[in-house]
Amino acid sequence: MSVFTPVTPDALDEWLSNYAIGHLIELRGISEGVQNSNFFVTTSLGRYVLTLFETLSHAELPFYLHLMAHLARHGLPVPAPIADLDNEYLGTLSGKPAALVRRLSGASDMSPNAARCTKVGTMMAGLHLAGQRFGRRQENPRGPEWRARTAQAVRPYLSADEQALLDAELAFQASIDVAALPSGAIHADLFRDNLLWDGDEVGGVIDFYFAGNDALLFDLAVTVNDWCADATGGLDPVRTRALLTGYHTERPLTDAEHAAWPAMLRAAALRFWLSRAEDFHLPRDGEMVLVKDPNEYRDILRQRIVAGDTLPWHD
Ligand SMILES: Nc1ncnc2c1ncn2[C@@H]1O[C@H](COP(=O)(O)OP(=O)(O)O)[C@@H](O)[C@H]1O
Ligand SMILES: N[C@@H](CCOP(=O)(O)O)C(=O)O
Repeated sequence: MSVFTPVTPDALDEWLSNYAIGHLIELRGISEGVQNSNFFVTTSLGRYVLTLFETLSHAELPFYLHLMAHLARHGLPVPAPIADLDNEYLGTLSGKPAALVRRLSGASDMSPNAARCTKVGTMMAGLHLAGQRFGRRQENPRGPEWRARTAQAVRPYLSADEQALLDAELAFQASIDVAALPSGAIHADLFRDNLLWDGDEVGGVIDFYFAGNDALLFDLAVTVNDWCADATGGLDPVRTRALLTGYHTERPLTDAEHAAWPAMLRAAALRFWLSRAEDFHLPRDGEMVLVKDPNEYRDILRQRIVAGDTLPWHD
């Protein structure tokens, strides 16, 4: 159960007195999620999600909360943060930075079909178009500096084969001119479990807490690696084309992006291999309960290297 910091109904009800959303009816911990403590909150006015941030500080959070508010204002299915009576999105509860967002309808689909992949591509293009007009900026917190630091930290725990793969991939990624690609605010973690389906419509995209500025194609690669992988980690060509075509129809991909596609898929695989390896080998006390399998992304990286330029692209 991923509730790391408890909240009592009395403390929450008191906290809600500085909001305009009524009084507390129900408080329920959410078991999914690996980063924060999340709760479903029902008040006399509506349904919300309360997040207590376990690692991000007060200073770091405004970027994410304002990005969500910006995207919601642009009509995207993103949980709008709720401002308190002092007009602040961020407060403190149980000693942790805390925020309320709207609860969105729907459930994740871990076996999406091609039609759903097209919708995800369409929606991601909308996130990128609106995100490029977002006034604040921060570097991708899981960008090149983090990658180098984390690679160094996990390297001693890897086998000789894995170390060779890691070293070669870091050198390859350092040779890629990412700055030449269109960039903007990206979600950076749009896995299947971070999108809720309401019928066949996108009910919402959640979990913006890895967002930052980076190549838009990197975001697309993170998403394709998760949404379009087959059982062996290879890319299913039908779902991959569907997702990319949904995206390309709304934000046409450039020749430079086409050329960088295999490298971005590799960069995205490396990013999740490293974060999972760090969570697995270097767990922080009491922080991570659900640790995902690092080898899945090591093998996806290997697959993308072997596939090279034969990787599917949009129609
Ligand atoms: N705005 C929301 N609307 C509906 N459900 C949500 C919302 N935010 C989070 N959830 C639910 O909470 C779960 C955990 O949220 P997530 O953001 O993935 O947590 P974490 O940041 O800890 O990884 C999700 O799988 C989803 O079921
Ligand atoms: N999507 C990441 C883990 C991040 O977890 P989330 O629950 O915050 O999305 C992975 O699969 O490694």
